Amino acid sequence: MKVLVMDGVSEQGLAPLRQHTDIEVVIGEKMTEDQLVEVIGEYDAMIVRSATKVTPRVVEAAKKLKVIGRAGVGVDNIDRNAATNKGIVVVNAPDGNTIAAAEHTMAMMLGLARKVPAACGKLKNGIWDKKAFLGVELRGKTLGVIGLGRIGTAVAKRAQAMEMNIVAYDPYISEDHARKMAVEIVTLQELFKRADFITIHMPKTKETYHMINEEALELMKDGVRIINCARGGIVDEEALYKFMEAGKVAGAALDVFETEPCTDNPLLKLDNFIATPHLGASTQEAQINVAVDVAEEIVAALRGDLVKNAVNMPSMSPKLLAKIRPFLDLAEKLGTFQAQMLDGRIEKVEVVYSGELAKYDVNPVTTILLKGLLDPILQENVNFVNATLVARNRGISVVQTTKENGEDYHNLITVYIYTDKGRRMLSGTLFQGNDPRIVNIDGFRINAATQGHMLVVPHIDKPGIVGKVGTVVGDMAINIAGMQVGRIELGGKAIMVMMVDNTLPTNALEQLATIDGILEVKMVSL
Ligand SMILES: NC(=O)C1=CN([C@@H]2O[C@H](COP(=O)(O)OP(=O)(O)OC[C@H]3O[C@@H](n4cnc5c(N)ncnc54)[C@H](O)[C@@H]3O)[C@@H](O)[C@H]2O)C=CC1
Ligand SMILES: O=C(O)C(=O)COP(=O)(O)O
Repeated sequence: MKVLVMDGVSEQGLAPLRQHTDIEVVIGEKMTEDQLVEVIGEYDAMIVRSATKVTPRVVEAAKKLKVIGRAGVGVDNIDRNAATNKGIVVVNAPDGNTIAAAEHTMAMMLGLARKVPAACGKLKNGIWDKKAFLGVELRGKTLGVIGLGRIGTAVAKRAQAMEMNIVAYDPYISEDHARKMAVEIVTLQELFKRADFITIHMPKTKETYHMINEEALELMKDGVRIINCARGGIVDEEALYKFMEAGKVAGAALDVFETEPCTDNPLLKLDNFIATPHLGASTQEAQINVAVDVAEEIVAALRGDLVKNAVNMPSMSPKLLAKIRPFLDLAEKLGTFQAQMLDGRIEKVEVVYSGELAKYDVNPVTTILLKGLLDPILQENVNFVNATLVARNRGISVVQTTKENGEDYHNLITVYIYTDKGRRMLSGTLFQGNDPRIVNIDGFRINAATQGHMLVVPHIDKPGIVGKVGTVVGDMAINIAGMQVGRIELGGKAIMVMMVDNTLPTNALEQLATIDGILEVKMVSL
């Protein structure tokens, strides 16, 4: 397998990849989109930082690519939709550069407060100018943190050590987190009005694009100082320039720009403006951390194992994974079983989790069930990454419910598939936590292992049917390994599940369907 490593990812951090003799690591030079399109077809995985743009054209040209790794946090340079559509996992390394980015933010803040870069520049030009560089102290000032995630939190903690008061705006974090941090959560408008320093730590999204625009700058305190070490485009650079020129903004420090590399921006001419070339994550420590993290994820993805930090499929902490792992295999089998039982176009999939399992986040279990269901039916490759999207794109509604009351089982997964021709139901459980079993088909209780070939025959409960089916199977020289019959009432509908050593040919299935009393004949292979 070949892994393309771009953007100067730390060599030291690639050790987890280099340990594997079946993985060839190719260090790529800077490439244009066309060049990347030309070579990407031969790679199974690629690793990037922020410079390489993984565009829809690049994804389209990727023939074998299974995983794209981002040695860092922001994945805005990777077209996630294109990757998801193609079933390519996108993983990042969200923890390794938090401190680096937070410390860079502190450097920017202190640099702005004491005008360090301008003073240094002047002195290097031979001018000892003490008067021009009167600064301000951080102590007692209010810092407005926009985005109180990993980096925002680390910045808040460091700023508290400088005796600053912290207010924060982040609509997605819990009050509890803010309370524990002794951070006051405020509205965005209030933050703009109260903060002496404003620092941004959120992703660039449709919602955050140009969040710092003329209207926002208007609301801010005179003499405000602004820092952006998150993403270019969150600050409207033209508006910032205008408000800095007018003297309303006393200073600004940007590590990230709307267009990068950025070398001819008018902001760069302003003395009270500090710029760094996207250096937030550029420490020796952070670069090793993120490279190791992403390399481990790439190995897991190439081996077909579950990854921890996928940004385009349900995420799973190691703790959750340990709890639900045994159910993933069962759920996939239930989906595959149903795929072979269905008639008609799928309209709705309903999955009911009951018992112990209902206490956990079961989204990944539903996703894998959808994979099992849709992959055999559809032409396209359906995997854990794109299964939910494929269902949505096909207008299949997916409903997931949990019931802590476990019926007769400690754990039970029941899947109902609604098609334009009717409804099918299937339940499975894990006996003793590790023995996967199918325990109900369309309301009939049975007990079947989730492997091998099964002839599933709904029929009317009357003498002779089992014998006739056995004869047809025997005539085909196919061995019967076992059999179960489930019925609800004597003489009513029943179901026969016959375990066979080989699949029956179509003509044998057709012959079985003509037997009086047989309602349907389905061959299921797991
Ligand atoms: N300059 C650099 O080299 C680096 C930049 N970054 C960037 O820093 C940013 C933050 O990274 P982390 O703290 O690790 O991410 P994170 O995911 O831990 O935190 C982001 C926070 O932003 C919040 N958020 C999302 N939308 C928001 C909105 N509309 N308004 C307010 N808050 C919102 C989220 O709730 C979350 O708490 C990312 O954009 C990342 O790409 C990260 C590392 C280095
Ligand atoms: O991790 C992030 O989001 C970063 O912005 C770091 O970017 P880089 O890997 O230094 O190009």
